Amino acid sequence: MTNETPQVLTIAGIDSSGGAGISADLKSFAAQHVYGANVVVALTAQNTLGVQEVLMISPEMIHAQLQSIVDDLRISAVKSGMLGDVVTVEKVADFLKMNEFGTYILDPVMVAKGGAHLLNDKAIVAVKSVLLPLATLITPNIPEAEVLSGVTINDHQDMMKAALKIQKLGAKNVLLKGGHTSAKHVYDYILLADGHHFWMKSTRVDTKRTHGTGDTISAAITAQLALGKDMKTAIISAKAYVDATIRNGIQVGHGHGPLNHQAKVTEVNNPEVLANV
Ligand SMILES: Nc1ncnc2c1ncn2[C@@H]1O[C@H](COP(=O)(O)OP(=O)(O)OP(=O)(O)O)[C@@H](O)[C@H]1O
Ligand SMILES: Cc1ncc(CO)c(N)n1
Repeated sequence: MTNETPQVLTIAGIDSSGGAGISADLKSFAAQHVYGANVVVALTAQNTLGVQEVLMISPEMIHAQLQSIVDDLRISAVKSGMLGDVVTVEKVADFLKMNEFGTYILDPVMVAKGGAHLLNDKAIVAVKSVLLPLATLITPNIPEAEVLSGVTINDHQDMMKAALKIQKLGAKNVLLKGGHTSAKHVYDYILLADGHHFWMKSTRVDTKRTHGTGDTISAAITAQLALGKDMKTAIISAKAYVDATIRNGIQVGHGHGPLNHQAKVTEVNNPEVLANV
C-alpha cells in the first residue's frame, strides 16, 4: 500500500557538520512526515565553530539538479536557504517562475552563526528584486530584516515597521524571527497576507546549541503548508517544533551545537500567541 506523502524541495547549501542548511531541512521535513528532496547550490566545510570553506556549485549543475526534480517528482512546496551568489539567485528565480509550485518559502540566509557571509552583497540586491516578490512567506531574522527593510531594529515597533516594509517589497507573508536578542523571552512577529498580525512569545533557552534554528523553522513551515495547514497554524506548529529541538539539546561539537530533531513536541513548546506586545 502507498500513501500520498507530500513531496517538498529545499534549495540550499550543505553543512558538513549536519546542523544547518540542507541537513537541518531534511531532518525537519522527516520529523513533520513529508518527503524531502534537495538541490545543492553550495558545499560548505563547516562545523559548530564556524564555516571554513565554501564551494559554489556551477549554474549548469544546479540547473541539472532542478531539471531532474521536475522531470520526476511532484513537488508541492519549495524552500530556499543559503544561495551564495547572484547567478544562483537568478537561476532559482527562473526555476520558480517556470514551474508553478504554489508555495515558496524564502529564508533569506545571509550570515552563519560564526559570522561567515553566505550571500554576497550583489546577491542581496538580487534576492530583494527577483526572489522576494515570488515568496509566499519570507522568514528573515533580525539582522536580515534590517538589511532588507533598511529599518534599524531596536524594539517591537521596529520589528513591525520592518515586516511591513518587507511585505511592501512583495513577499505575501512575513515571519520576522526574534532569536537575535538577549532578552528573557523571544518574540517572533508575523504579518499575514490579509494584514492580520500576531506575535509568538516563548521563554529563551540559555544555550549555545542554536545552529540551524532558522533553517529548521522555515523547513517545518514548508512541510506544514504542504500538509495543507493554513499559514498561521503552520507557523505556530513549526515554532513549537523548533522550540522542542532547542529545549532538548544534544552535545555535539564545541561551539554553536546543532538541534535535536528527535525531540518530542509537548505542551510546553507551544508559544504564547499574542495580538499585541
Ligand atoms: N535561545 C533561544 N531560545 C528559544 N528560542 C529561540 C532561541 N534562539 C532562537 N529561537 C527561536 O528559533 C527560531 C529561529 O530564530 P533565529 O532568529 O535564531 O533564526 P536564525 O538566525 O535565522 O537562525 P540560524 O541562522 O541559526 O539558522 C525563532 O522562532 C526564534 O524565536
Ligand atoms: C549551509 C548553511 N546554510 C544555512 C546556514 C545558516 O544557518 C548555515 N550555517 N549553513
